[in-house]
Amino acid sequence: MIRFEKVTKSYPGHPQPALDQVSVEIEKGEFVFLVGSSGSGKSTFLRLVLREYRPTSGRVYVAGKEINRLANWKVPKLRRDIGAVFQDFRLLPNKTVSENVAFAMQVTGRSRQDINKLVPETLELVGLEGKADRMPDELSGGEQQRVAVARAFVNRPMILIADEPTGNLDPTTSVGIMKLLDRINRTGTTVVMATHDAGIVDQMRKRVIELEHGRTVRDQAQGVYGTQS
Ligand SMILES: Nc1ncnc2c1ncn2[C@@H]1O[C@H](COP(=O)(O)OP(=O)(O)OP(=O)(O)O)[C@@H](O)[C@H]1O
Repeated sequence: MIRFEKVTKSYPGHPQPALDQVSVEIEKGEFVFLVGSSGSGKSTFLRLVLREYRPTSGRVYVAGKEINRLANWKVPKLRRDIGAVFQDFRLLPNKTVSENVAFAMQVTGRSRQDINKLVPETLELVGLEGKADRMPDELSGGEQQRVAVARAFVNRPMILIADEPTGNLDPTTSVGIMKLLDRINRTGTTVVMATHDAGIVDQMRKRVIELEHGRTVRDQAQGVYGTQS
């Protein structure tokens, strides 16, 4: 589903590449944690999957297509197939919960009928039935992140990218979000999540890919956050 072939990404003005010759393959339906200290290249990895950046060298494939070679007009379709959730939720502050979720469908040109059916269904899936008409600032952090997950999942993407989705949440709320991501993964969606949350990684026992200075230093099935010393 996602394949990196010797991917290097350098940012202008930085001699050290953010990703350095990374080769990784993630199969359809996998759940993968990306771990590594701050600056190790996790967000860069995720942004390359979204084609927010292009690799300096090497190739990134998503669903069999080399996305660097994708025509610009095909990029919106790629992004439709990939849902994304971030640490800071990124909701539209002056739209209600259901409008935030509906918006992700409107921009992809979905019919009013589909929107009317799928938005409430997805809000129920994330446990927000009854909060459809609230504004984001009337919700707790955990609820806001649930809205963001609903928005990322409402188009039923092949891949869900999550960049520190529990970074702003307390441990109990984080567990709730993880249960949700696990449920989404069980529907067949490939999930790739960057995190610093050792407790969650150790509890979930999924594949763990560790980056250090832009290189993969560990790729472990049913892994833990850090190698025991
Ligand atoms: N837009 C950018 N321009 C220049 N340098 C960048 C940019 N984004 C990231 N970098 C650099 O690339 C390296 C990798 O950063 P990246 O954000 O991918 O790491 P990360 O593992 O996600 O870190 P964190 O855990 O702090 O989010 C860092 O040295 C960072 O300073």
